Amino acid sequence: MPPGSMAGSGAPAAAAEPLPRSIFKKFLVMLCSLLMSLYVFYCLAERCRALPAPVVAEDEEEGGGGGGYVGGSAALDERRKRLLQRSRRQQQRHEAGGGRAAGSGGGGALALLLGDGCKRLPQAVIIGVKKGGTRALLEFLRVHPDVRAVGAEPHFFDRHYERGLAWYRELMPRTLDGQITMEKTPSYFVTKEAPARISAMSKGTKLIVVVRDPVTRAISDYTQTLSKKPDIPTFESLTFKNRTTGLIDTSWSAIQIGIYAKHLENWLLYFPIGQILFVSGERLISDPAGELGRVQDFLGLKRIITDKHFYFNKTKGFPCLKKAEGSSKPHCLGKTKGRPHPEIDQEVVQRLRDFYRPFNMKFYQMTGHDFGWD
Ligand SMILES: Nc1ncnc2c1ncn2[C@@H]1O[C@H](COP(=O)(O)OS(=O)(=O)O)[C@@H](OP(=O)(O)O)[C@H]1O
Repeated sequence: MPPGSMAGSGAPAAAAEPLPRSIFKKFLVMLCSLLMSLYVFYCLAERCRALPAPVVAEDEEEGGGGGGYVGGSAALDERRKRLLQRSRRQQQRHEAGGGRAAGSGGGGALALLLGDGCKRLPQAVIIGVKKGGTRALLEFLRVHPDVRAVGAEPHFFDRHYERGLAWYRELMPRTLDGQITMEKTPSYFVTKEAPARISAMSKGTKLIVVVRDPVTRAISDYTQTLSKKPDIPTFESLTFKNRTTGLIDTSWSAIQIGIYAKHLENWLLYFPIGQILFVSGERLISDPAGELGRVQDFLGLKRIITDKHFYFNKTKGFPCLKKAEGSSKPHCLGKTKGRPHPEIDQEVVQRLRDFYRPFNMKFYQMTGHDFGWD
């Protein structure tokens, strides 16, 4: 019995009284903080809650490879499941001390509490070029745990701008803190209004352009149109305004898109050149891991996608993924990617090479990169 205690003074009940009261106080404090935390989580979740209604986005062809975004509840559940699985994997990696805390950085538990992250406007956009290899780049990038991308092409900055940013954001996949939201729409590169519009969304948006020899690109473009409309005139006849004079028809979009220097000038009015990464479409085929290394650096991502992720599929004649995002199976792009081109008259090909040469030179100069097309 400690000296000075009240024992024997006829007040034992009073001595015992403060104990339950302090427990009660502690309980009250704990309850309050629990309620406060729940409120904070609720607010955060509310912040991410879906904005106006949605949406079926478009893609280049045949579903585009990579799951077009269709806002059904089954699809949503599937995405949630995948995101949470990924979040748990990231958490495990983080706990094992393996490199940078991927995206959620110890946020797996938070992600679980929050449901599944937020829909955010893209921080990086693949803006072009049509038939450059944009689908391959996006599919490869999606392997990275810190990249989440819309499967379909949203065409927001060219066709659907009047629908507003809330509509656009609703198309995006949910991301955890630290993950990058991306989309690809190759027609942005040649859309006059696109640079101002993307800059208005965020001046800091990182832009990626996959470029390919403009002559091969034009033939690839023509091959795509031919597959949909087999009755169109020959490539040779569409190339020229006047075959005898050899005057090239620059109003034909297949030709027009390849004048990269001209389109780039438009972008440089709104973005510094350092904010645009130029990916070689040719190297994306011959050395996908090398190009992906550059892209990951540009996006500030850890170099997770390496040689180990690719194999060369002899039947397809292209590099394919050993494991696609969210799957354990090998994955090549669909049959509309990497299809055979029709034979084109070599004289016409040479005439086109001569036509593009000065524009290519200008483009090399502007980007500080010789793509080796000439
Ligand atoms: N790994 C891999 N697999 C298949 N195809 C590949 C790959 N890497 C790049 N490419 C080239 O991508 C070309 C299609 O480019 P895009 O995806 O930008 O086309 S589109 O604008 O979205 O329609 C496509 O053009 P074509 O060969 O003319 O079909 C391919 O050459």
